[in-house]
Amino acid sequence: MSGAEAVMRRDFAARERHAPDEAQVAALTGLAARVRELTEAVVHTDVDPAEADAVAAEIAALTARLTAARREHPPVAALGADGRLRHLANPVSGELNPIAPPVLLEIVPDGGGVRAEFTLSDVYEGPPSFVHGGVSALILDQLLGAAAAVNGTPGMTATLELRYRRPTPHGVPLTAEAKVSRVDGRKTYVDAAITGPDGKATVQATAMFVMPQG
Ligand SMILES: CCCCCCCCCCCCCC(=O)SCCNC(=O)CCNC(=O)[C@H](O)C(C)(C)COP(=O)(O)OP(=O)(O)OC[C@H]1O[C@@H](n2cnc3c(N)ncnc32)[C@H](O)[C@@H]1OP(=O)(O)O
Repeated sequence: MSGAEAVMRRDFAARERHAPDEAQVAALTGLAARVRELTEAVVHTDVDPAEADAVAAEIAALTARLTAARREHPPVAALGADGRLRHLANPVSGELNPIAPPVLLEIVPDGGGVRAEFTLSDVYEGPPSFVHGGVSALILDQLLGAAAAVNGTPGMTATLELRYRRPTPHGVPLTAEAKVSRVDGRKTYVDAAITGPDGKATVQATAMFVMPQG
């Protein structure tokens, strides 16, 4: 077993013991949603420096209240009612993670991979009016990895190739889909794309996932 694999196994085992129950998940999901609104407000606010300082002091007090009961690690995953793994703190799909939009994935039946419908606010803006290319890459990596996992052939992202065909707009409904194209031993090849409201792909991606040895 490699050193990296040993670390991952140890961490996963430790974090599973701290899986939050459904009532806590529901409350923390609401908390994360309010923090997303806060982030949006911070990015757009035009308050004067004194008001910004006052709000910062109140937020520091709220942070201290949350830190009073602090987990050693974020929760990694929990089993949903449908028996599927939910990545609660994942930076793309995690409903408990305020930096996640969140992009919630659904499994497409009959081996169709995974898909998601989502809207990105201008908090994720790169070029004016458009989504940051790194954010698109983050979202696609998640979908590609989930498609590999749902196929029963999960792995670590070994390669990720992106083609930015046209700018991805924010503030409008987007669709992303990913599907396994080929499995070769420990390697799984997956294709994905983000599509705009006009039905045209804005970003296309191909990736190879490798299941670590052992
Ligand atoms: C509803 C949804 C459910 C959700 C479920 C979960 C969703 C989760 C979504 C999460 C999504 C986010 C996911 C993330 O963020 S994963 C985080 C980002 N990725 C990493 O950090 C990966 C770091 N790298 C590694 O850990 C190792 O290098 C890996 C595991 C990749 C391979 O180390 P290992 O020691 O095992 O490999 P090997 O040397 O025996 O080689 C094996 C074969 O592979 C070929 N090879 C290897 N690397 C490369 C490369 N870079 N390009 C081309 N080829 C490569 C190699 O030539 C050989 O081929 P062959 O000679 O046999 O032909």
